[in-house]
Amino acid sequence: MSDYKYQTGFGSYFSSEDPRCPNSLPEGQNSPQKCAYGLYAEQLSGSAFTAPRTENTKSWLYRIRPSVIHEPFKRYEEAVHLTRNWDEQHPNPNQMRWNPFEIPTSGKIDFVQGLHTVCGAGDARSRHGIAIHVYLCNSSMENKAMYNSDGDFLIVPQQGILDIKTEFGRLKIAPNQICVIQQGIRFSVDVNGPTRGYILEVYDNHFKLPDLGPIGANGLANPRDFETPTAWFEDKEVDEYKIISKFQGALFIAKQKHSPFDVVAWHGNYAPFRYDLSKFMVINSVSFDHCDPSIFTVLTCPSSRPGTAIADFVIFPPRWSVQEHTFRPPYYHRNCMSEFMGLILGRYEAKESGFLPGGASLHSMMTPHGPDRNCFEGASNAVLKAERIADGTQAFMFESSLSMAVTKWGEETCQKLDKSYYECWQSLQKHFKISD
Ligand SMILES: O=C(O)Cc1cc(O)ccc1O
Ligand SMILES: [Fe+2]
Repeated sequence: MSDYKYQTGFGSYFSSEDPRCPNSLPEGQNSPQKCAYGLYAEQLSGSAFTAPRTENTKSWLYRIRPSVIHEPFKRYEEAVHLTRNWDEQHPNPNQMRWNPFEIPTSGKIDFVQGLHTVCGAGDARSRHGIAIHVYLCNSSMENKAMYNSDGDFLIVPQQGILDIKTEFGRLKIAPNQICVIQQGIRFSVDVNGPTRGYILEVYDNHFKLPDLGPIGANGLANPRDFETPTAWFEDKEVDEYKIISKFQGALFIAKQKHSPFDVVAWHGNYAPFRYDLSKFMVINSVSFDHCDPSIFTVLTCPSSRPGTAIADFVIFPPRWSVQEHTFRPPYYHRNCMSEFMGLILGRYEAKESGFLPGGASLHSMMTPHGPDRNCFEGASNAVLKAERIADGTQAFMFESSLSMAVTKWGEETCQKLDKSYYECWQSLQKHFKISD
């Protein structure tokens, strides 16, 4: 796939000019009396002005028009399954598994219209919480851009390429790549056919790389593999350009007569990025026992409690499995965190069947889960040679310290909840014996 130009690094201080406008970035100051090329300067703040330097994020955008030129926001009614209402359903602690969510085949549905909320917790107004959505669409956003006033989006494509315009430039992601588009950043998604993926939305904080502790200075997702767009603008005037804002969980639309992708140059450390999951350097046990899945953390959105994430993005990448005298698949588990899983490609190691690409599972707080019967019997009796696991596979988990509610769409309307999921554990045998 032909691609765009990127700048590499995680959370770096970037500077970029569209090559059509050399010297468009002011030198030595942010707000010249008159900007080059007659541009307007606009700051986008990603943290409180006074946040400590390690947390302080902002960017300066030099653009054809300031963002403020738009008509008033009105309610936008076209994404009927996007919700912030966590009280639609009675709480349900059961193990949940969804068959692949259906991509619309009739009518034109774009990324915004195709947003469906599966579960979540918390409140965008108090800036604490998360939401997990899936996007199910088949058409590009035409003269339409979106931004999220509530928090950051981590987007995980499962089917179809997303060709995304942002105010910071263009980026493209295919399945097995991800991107993060932070609070406030306008973006527009072009697709090419049936398209599906998952979104983790966080309200509290931005995504960070996890600390590496004794792992050392290298490993897991390396900073140099994160890619941020380079400046690109369009000077486009139209009868109607729609700006969609997600604000306090609801969508709004404001009309304007020009493209918001008119940023000619920018500098700052608040910018979207993408990452290719195949670049993840996998660390795991080379002796015995099963490492906790935190060893596969790509990105984390920390809470103020040390080591306890609002949400971690964890993957289960292809790797060698070599542990001796060990039950190698994921262990049986009850967790004080919530585990939402999705499958991008292939098959997940703890489930022989039933968990399919484009589907999902949710194991809520303290709800028991683990390998199904076939997996348990197979792994308990397997000859423990060095083995490739999960080749051609990519499962992931959004693991959260919040207790999530499932929406009405997730539990009922989507009609994908697998009511027989619990059965995969019912035939687990009792093997207990005191003596032979
Ligand atoms: O399948 C799961 O439930 C996720 C998971 C994977 C793993 O390797 C260990 C624990 C765990 O919860
Ligand atoms: Fe688990």
